[in-house]
Amino acid sequence: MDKKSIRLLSKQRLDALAPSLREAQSQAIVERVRSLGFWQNSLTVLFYYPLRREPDVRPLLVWWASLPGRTAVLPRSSPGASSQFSLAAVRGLERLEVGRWKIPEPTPLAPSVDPESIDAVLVPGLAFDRSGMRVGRGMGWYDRLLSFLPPRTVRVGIFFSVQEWPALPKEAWDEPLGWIVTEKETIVVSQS
Ligand SMILES: Nc1nc2c(c(=O)[nH]1)N(C=O)[C@@H](CNc1ccc(C(=O)N[C@@H](CCC(=O)O)C(=O)O)cc1)CN2
Ligand SMILES: Nc1ncnc2c1ncn2[C@@H]1O[C@H](COP(=O)(O)OP(=O)(O)OP(=O)(O)O)[C@@H](O)[C@H]1O
Repeated sequence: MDKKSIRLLSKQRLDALAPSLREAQSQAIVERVRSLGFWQNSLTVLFYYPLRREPDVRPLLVWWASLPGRTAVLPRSSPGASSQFSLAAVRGLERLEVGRWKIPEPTPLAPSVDPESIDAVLVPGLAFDRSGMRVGRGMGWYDRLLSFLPPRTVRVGIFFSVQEWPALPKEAWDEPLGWIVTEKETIVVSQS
């Protein structure tokens, strides 16, 4: 199946989740991610600000930002091309401002963060498979972001289990995930 159909079907499955179920699954995902070992080896973690259909990882961001010596990071869009972005440290969910795509993001005053310093990244998407492949919103935005991070960065895909596909098409630029967390399970794709 082509990526466009995969995106469409995944969105339909997500929209079919009752809000209370989505909320419960989102909380289960958060607790599962929080229990993973990579946090112990991390100082700087890149989060995402959830869109409507994505697991709500905001509690993890707030938790991480509150820990001494740890840095929570969010992407910040640039005024230029839509593919342009920078990374910036945030102290929590306050003082974010709505940027491109109406997603809350760090203000221009938030300190920039070097991609090289990112120890782990939480990655959303529309579909995943067990080999660590994912399909996003078709902008190549996350593939590009992941290509800027060092190989050592732990890449954790965050998905509802209804987003699983048997095998997704793999393209040259696709950046595989090391871990996948759903409300049901934690999948280890590779030890990295
Ligand atoms: N959390 C998150 N941030 C991200 C991405 C993402 O997939 N997830 N992106 C990865 O590419 C980029 C933004 N890409 C986007 C592409 C499409 C829409 C969009 O269609 N928005 C709909 C509402 C969709 C929804 O809430 O589910 C709209 O504006 O109507 C939004 C962002 C950068 N930041
Ligand atoms: N590292 C990259 N640098 C530049 N362009 C890229 C990169 N990765 C992907 N692209 C371009 O982005 C477009 C969309 O790619 P693809 O369909 O794989 O996106 P996606 O996985 O759905 O989205 P995303 O990566 O945002 O989650 C492709 O046409 C591809 O050429």
